[in-house]
Amino acid sequence: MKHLDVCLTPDLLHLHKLDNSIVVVADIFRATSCMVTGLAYGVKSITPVATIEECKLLQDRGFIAAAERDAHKVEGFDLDNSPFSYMNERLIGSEIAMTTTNGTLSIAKARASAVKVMVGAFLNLGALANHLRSEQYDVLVLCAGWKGRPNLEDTLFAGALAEALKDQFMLREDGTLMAQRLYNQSRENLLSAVSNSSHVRRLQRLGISKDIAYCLQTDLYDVVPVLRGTTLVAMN
Ligand SMILES: O=C(O)[C@H](CS(=O)(=O)O)OP(=O)(O)O
Ligand SMILES: [Mg+2]
Repeated sequence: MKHLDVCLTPDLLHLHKLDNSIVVVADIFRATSCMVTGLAYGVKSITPVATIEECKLLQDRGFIAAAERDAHKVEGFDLDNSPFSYMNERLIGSEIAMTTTNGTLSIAKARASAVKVMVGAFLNLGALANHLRSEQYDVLVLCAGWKGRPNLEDTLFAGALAEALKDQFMLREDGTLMAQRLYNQSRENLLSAVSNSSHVRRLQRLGISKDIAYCLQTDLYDVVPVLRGTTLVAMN
């Protein structure tokens, strides 16, 4: 039987062997929710990069560039890290370069050793689960967390994916079981489950509460983003 493991923060990624694994990166607030939304709305590709300098280089080469640090858009760039910014007709068919505080850094780390890197969010949970059932590989859900710390929203997503795949994958590690139990205790009201989380408090302080409810919606899109080389595209 295939295995599904959960890595609660990228700082623990070195503990996982990835040579037979698809890594699913999850950054619910808000990077992977933006990626799923953008690709669902017709963005051609999203190139995630770890640093602002790399993002700037790609902007100079003609990419539309999204750069966020500490939840704010970085000056000089075109897009922020709100999923609503990616529902824009002018982005249809575009190539986006993106750097965010946690999410794109996690993708860069996963890229180094995974067989394949995919992107997950509540927004594409069902489509992603269906796709993973058809793959021959183990799955590692990499929670982007916040600056090396685990967070509630990404752990809840990991639990939701584990719950969806529990009949096809062996859930063998305590971190996975913790995420699954947390999700099952919270699934009736995810919004209330994250209400006192650090990121929700941070986004509320900044007046961007509508992103919170949006990112917690399940199965809005059936797009499955996969990294091809350095670039995320919708799998078809
Ligand atoms: O923009 C976001 O929501 C976060 C910023 S932070 O967690 O407040 O620093 O970035 P992300 O990379 O999407 O976690
Ligand atoms: Mg985050």
